[in-house]
Amino acid sequence: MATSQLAAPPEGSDLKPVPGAPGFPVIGTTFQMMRDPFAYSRKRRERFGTVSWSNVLFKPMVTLQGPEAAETVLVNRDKAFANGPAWTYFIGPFFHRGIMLLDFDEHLHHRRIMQQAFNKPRLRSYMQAMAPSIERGIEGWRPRDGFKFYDHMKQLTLDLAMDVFMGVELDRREADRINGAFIDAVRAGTAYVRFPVPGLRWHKGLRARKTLEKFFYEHLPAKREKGGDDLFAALCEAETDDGETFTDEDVVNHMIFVLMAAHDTSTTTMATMAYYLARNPEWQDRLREESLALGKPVLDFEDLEKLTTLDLVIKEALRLVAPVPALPRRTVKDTEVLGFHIPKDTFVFLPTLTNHYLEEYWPEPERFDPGRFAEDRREDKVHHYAWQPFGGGVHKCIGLHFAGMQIKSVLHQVLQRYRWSVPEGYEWPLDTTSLPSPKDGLPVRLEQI
Ligand code: HEM
Repeated sequence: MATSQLAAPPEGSDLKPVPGAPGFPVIGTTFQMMRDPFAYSRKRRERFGTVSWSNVLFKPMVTLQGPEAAETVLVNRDKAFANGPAWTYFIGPFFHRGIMLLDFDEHLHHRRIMQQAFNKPRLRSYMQAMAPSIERGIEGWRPRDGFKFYDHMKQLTLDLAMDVFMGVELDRREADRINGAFIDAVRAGTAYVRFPVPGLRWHKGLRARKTLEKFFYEHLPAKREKGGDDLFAALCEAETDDGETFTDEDVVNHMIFVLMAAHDTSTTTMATMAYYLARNPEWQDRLREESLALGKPVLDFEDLEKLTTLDLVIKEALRLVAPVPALPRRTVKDTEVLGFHIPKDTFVFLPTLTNHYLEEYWPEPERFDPGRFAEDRREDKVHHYAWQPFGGGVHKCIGLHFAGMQIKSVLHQVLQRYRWSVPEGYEWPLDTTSLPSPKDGLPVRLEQI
């Protein structure tokens, strides 16, 4: 297919037009991109360079590969890139008015309030609340061949979310109902059929949103009245020094969004760690020794900095499988990236997943090598935006410390109780049509220690 330009640069400017090709009629390059994002990115780079366009999910979209473009977009110096009109296209009906979908002054207002729910004292109490739930959750695991690690991690993070975020105990049926609603809401974002047809993803997503709203509105009055140590109470109580607070509607919208933001991302990270630790038992042993050397079955807030090898493995897992594989934005004015003209109202996206495999920045990118983050190597320092699993700029993940805390707390306990392995040569079938997850649930041989 011939190369075509996205739009002609303004006359007299020395900007270049974005090169690309629309792809197949109607669907563009959507399938290629979702099926194998790695091959797709490589091919586009070889053919067009780091900035190119094609039709994805029925819209022309510009792919901006590499850390330099990521820096321009995320720093967003001239406020040309907006989150709301981009994310809304994918997940708007399901995560309506979540903080990530707000922009500029309004976003700042909400972010300042939300920050109160993620300060140190709050994090400390979330961590305390988490420990017994983790213990309960993993105690119930039954060692066997074919133990589906991903599925169990998903269940565990949801149960933790219910305890730590909601501060309510749900029976299994209710917890499963809410879990199901989250899964449907998340999957709806990348539906090919983007209008409600009963039985298909979009329709299920809309139904899920209603279920979640009803659930949170029902629990809200008690939460406002009684308070608590959970995130739900923290959002109800959050107040800035200037007296800004959230309305009931804000609390519900943010709860739905934050639960989603926290749930699949942490699950994917822990599953990625489990996968690579199963294939690299020497690293699994090192982590187990580190945890045992601490001499505590359960991690305290003060211990977080002490598990330095675990830190390296978390970072490498986040590099190998970025749980948020791409960050979309939409331009609200004409702008430029790396000398290319991007007109107003254009979708752009930063492919974090594949950026983390760029050979110019990451030697042997396919290799699991946590040591690349060690002080004497620090390969991530090659560019400030080379390693960006949590994004950057004003929308940078507000839950990144929470995530580290949760992942460390879980792995610390799991490592001391269990050993796991996969058959020689096993490679997990990673599904990249939505947030990355293993199609087979990651079956491992789980043994009690
Ligand atoms: C390993 C786990 C996680 C990863 C990889 C991750 C990744 C990200 C990324 C890439 C963004 C930026 C999106 C953008 O710029 O468009 C983001 C935003 C966000 N994350 Fe996380 N996240 C994780 C865990 C969490 C957790 C545990 C929470 C909450 C407890 C959380 C809450 C949020 C929120 C509220 C935002 C929106 C921030 C804003 O727009 O101001 N995330 N996350």
